[in-house]
Amino acid sequence: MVFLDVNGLSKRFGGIVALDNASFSGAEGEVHALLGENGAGKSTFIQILSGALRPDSGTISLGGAAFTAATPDMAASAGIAAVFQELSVIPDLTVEQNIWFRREPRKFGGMVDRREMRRRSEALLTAYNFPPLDLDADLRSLNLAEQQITEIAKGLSKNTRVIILDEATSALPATEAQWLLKTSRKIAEEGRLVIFISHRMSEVRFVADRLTIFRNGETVGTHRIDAVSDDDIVTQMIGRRLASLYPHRTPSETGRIALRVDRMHSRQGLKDVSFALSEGEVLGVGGLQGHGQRELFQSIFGASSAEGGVELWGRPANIGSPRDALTGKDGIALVPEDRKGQGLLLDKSVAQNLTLSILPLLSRSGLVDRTREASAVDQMIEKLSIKVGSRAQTVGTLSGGNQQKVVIGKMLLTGAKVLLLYDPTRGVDVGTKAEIFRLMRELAAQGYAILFYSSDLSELVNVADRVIVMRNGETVDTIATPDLTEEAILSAAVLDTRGH
Ligand SMILES: Nc1ncnc2c1ncn2[C@@H]1O[C@H](COP(=O)(O)OP(=O)(O)OP(=O)(O)O)[C@@H](O)[C@H]1O
Repeated sequence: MVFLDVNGLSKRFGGIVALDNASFSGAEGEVHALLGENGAGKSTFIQILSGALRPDSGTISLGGAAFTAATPDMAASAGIAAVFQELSVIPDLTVEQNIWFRREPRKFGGMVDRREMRRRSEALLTAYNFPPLDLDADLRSLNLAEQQITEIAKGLSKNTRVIILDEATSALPATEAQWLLKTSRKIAEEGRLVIFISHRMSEVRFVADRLTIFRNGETVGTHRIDAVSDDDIVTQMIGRRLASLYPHRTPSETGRIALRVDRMHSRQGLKDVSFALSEGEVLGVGGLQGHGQRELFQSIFGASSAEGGVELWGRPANIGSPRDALTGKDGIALVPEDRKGQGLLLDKSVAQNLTLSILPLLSRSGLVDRTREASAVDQMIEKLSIKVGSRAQTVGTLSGGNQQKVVIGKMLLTGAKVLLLYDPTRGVDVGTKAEIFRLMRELAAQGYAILFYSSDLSELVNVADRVIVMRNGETVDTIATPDLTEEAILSAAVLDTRGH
């Protein structure tokens, strides 16, 4: 039985066509995946459903009745809740205040009924078996995964019939992502419709009953999950066949040490981390999430303070800040965890963001050479197939995956030879993932040294030459090809392989 029926939906932003006569039809009791390349129109579609955007044309019917979501409140009262990829939680409020924002239970007289709010929070977290969440913590003190989990709790706290999860797993570590997949099934079994957006095919296979594919704002097709192969899905998404996701891995390390980290320790929990990354090598950083990987990347980059030695190309590096890291003689560049906080200036153009770190290189006598700037920008847009209307488009109006590509492009343009890639493919579509992995191996072959963290273990296993496994802020194991498997990383992450 069709519950949500959308027809002829179109939406333009100036000259950009985000949705072009798109259709979608979902039933209660199913998990329905929505797939498409970065910029295909998925987020625009769900923003329209959830009342955040108005379509130019098209009809939506819900439970057989015509429905117009003129505001988010109208969509919510009609029973639609969305968990957005770009988080909407409020940093100055606690986890609990965020979950019940503007819907706090009140006592007679209007005061917030804190007892009742706590009771409801605990009931919610228990009912869906949430990962541990400190209800009293301020949002700003949480990492991205914890913020994402709060956003999910907020979505589930509403009594809704349609729940939309827009890349909600992309910021989550493996265990929590698995939890969300199971929870999505449970929600569907409760008789609700879950619209599930993800760029990870394995998740879609696990969770979805059916899937709909968007390309360039149009609906390409809807299929039962068991009636379509991965190859066919990818082909329909990107409009061509993708030979393979992972590149051929030809070892290219020269043995010359590009980055040496010696007994790095910090208040944030790093404990004597030591390793060496060679020129031409892709070194993965694995382990369960939250075991110091993020702190390690931040500390090497000077964004977080730590004690211990860091050497670049055989010489002590004195990195006290990200500025030192980027502008030092031997630069280091970072793709950070939080593209909004650290990576991008959302109200500036694609061109300004891409060239921010390299303005001195593009300038002569203090003036930016616009022709060189434009050619550097165009080259990156092409190399990473960034979907933009023009170089002048504001980064904040790009789709999530295209924003991430700008972060990567910005890093590549710095000219740094030591690259710290923290989950670079987060939210990136399958075609571009393949491009990024190929690029990483090409850069390694050209003598770059790459430190690589991914929340997707299969990426580490298929792209890195070696993986250091972290546990409780320490490195507990190093696994190299051909022993490099997901199982090997996981067992090192949970068992103490050093026998104490
Ligand atoms: N406010 C806006 N102004 C201009 N263009 C916009 C705006 N919002 C979205 N777009 C454009 O509409 C297109 C569709 O974007 P949308 O966010 O819906 O894609 P998506 O399928 O969700 O992509 P992703 O997988 O990267 O999240 C993109 O080209 C995007 O740049």
